[in-house]
Amino acid sequence: MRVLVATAVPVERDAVARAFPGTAREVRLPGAVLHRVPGGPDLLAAGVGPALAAARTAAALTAAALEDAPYGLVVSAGIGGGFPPEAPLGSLVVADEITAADLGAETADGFLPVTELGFGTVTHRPPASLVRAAVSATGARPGTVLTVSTVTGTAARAAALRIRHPHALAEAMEGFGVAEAAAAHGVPVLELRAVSNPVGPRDRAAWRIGDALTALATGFGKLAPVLESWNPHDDR
Ligand SMILES: O=C(O)c1cccc(C(=O)CC[C@H]2O[C@@H](n3cnc4c(=O)[nH]cnc43)[C@H](O)[C@@H]2O)c1
Repeated sequence: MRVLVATAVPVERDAVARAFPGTAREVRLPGAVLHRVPGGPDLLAAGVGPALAAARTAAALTAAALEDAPYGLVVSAGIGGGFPPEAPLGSLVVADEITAADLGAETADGFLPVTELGFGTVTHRPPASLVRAAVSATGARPGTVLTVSTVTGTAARAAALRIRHPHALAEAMEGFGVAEAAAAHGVPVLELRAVSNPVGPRDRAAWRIGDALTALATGFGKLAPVLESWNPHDDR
């Protein structure tokens, strides 16, 4: 099964690449540049934010489909904010739900998700068997990973998100976009986040990006055999 791993930025892509032996080869496509790992996944630095991540992931999925070599799985991977205390710095979170937390409308009575306005979806669910296997291989905690277009920077916003999403363990900016692209192609999705900062009051001194990238590389090394052996029929 072909696997596409979408990170936001090149340093995350290169952290994932460290999990695999061999040197990745660059493949230029219309709208996306892949790093193809010999015997491993295709890696894509898809950009920051859900829109660019969706656009570039869709470009890679479409190119593969047109070559009659479609991907069987898309993984959104990278660093993210963790909700304390459940998701401490340097820990890993695997999404059992990928939820767009700010896609909707603000009203005098609070936030309304876009689904309550009669449109689309706000949640994608990765295959349960894959989430279980990923958790057991990597030691990641399973929970909701929120996708936001604005990084949370106050305790009040963090608390509001946890009230609306009690199972949220992490937030990042790409998972829902990657998942929408995958869903448009009928391809399952997984999201793995390594925690670089707490979700809450903005404090740049508290970021541990290097530690999170190391955790991402180590976690992906443990995830790789799971991706190789996972059978999509396990969820049917
Ligand atoms: O300027 C800030 O206060 C700030 C705080 C955290 C992250 C950023 C970024 O610009 C990173 C965005 C990038 O990294 C992922 N990420 C990492 N931590 C978070 C977070 O707490 N909330 C949302 N996204 C986060 C994200 O997926 C982007 O790719 C700036």
